[in-house]
Amino acid sequence: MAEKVLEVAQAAVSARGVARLAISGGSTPKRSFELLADPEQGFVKQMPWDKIDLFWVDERCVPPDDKDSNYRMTREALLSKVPLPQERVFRIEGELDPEDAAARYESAIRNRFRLEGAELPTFDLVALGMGPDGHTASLFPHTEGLHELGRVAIANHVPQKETWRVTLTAPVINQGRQVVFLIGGEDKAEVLSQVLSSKYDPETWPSQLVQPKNGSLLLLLDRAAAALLPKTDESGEGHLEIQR
Ligand SMILES: O=C1O[C@H](COP(=O)(O)O)[C@@H](O)[C@H](O)[C@H]1O
Repeated sequence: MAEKVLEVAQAAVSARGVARLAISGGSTPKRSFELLADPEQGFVKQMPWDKIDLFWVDERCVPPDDKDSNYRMTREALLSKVPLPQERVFRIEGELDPEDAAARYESAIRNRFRLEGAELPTFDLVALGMGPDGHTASLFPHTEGLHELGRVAIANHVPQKETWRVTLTAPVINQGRQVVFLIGGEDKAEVLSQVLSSKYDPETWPSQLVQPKNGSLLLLLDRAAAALLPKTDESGEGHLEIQR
């Protein structure tokens, strides 16, 4: 994943002078962030930090210092260690009322991308995870947010978790140039197999909503997560790239 972030960032900066990345939280991407921040891996020197705008795909409705905050995980694993200018970090304010946080986040994105009217942003990279229930971003099964078509960011009530989340919407995810699922661990094997093989039913499997309009979709899987899939290579782990 760290390699993909570097590749996308460099290509976007060459093409447009800026790389706009939207990242996920949870536990899976933490290792990739640590690799990006590790001077011995070489990414710190190669990443065009001063030309990266960093956004989040979603956030839990907690303050930025809370142990569940996606921002906090990223700050600890990555942002505290790399020279990404603070003014280029666009966190979701999970400490606010969820509707206010979503409106402020949408407005920040609209301003930064200089969007007009109903235009949606095109992120260079949308890095997603997949929960064991098939959710991605904070688009959970049988929640209203699955149906949003017009807005960039929404507050999504998640009754099964008795909580609210703030999330980018499916149309924004699908507008991405490179959309990547990073999925690891044996607890993801069953859901991954269901998402890929079940008939289209995003109410049950929200991850099925992810179908980039013009961009590429890449699945980065470890061996445990890929265990129930037809083998994609001899090692049983690796890439499954769908070019569109
Ligand atoms: O709650 C969330 O879960 C998903 C999946 O997280 P993982 O730790 O199971 O990979 C994550 O993509 C999302 O950003 C996060 O808010």
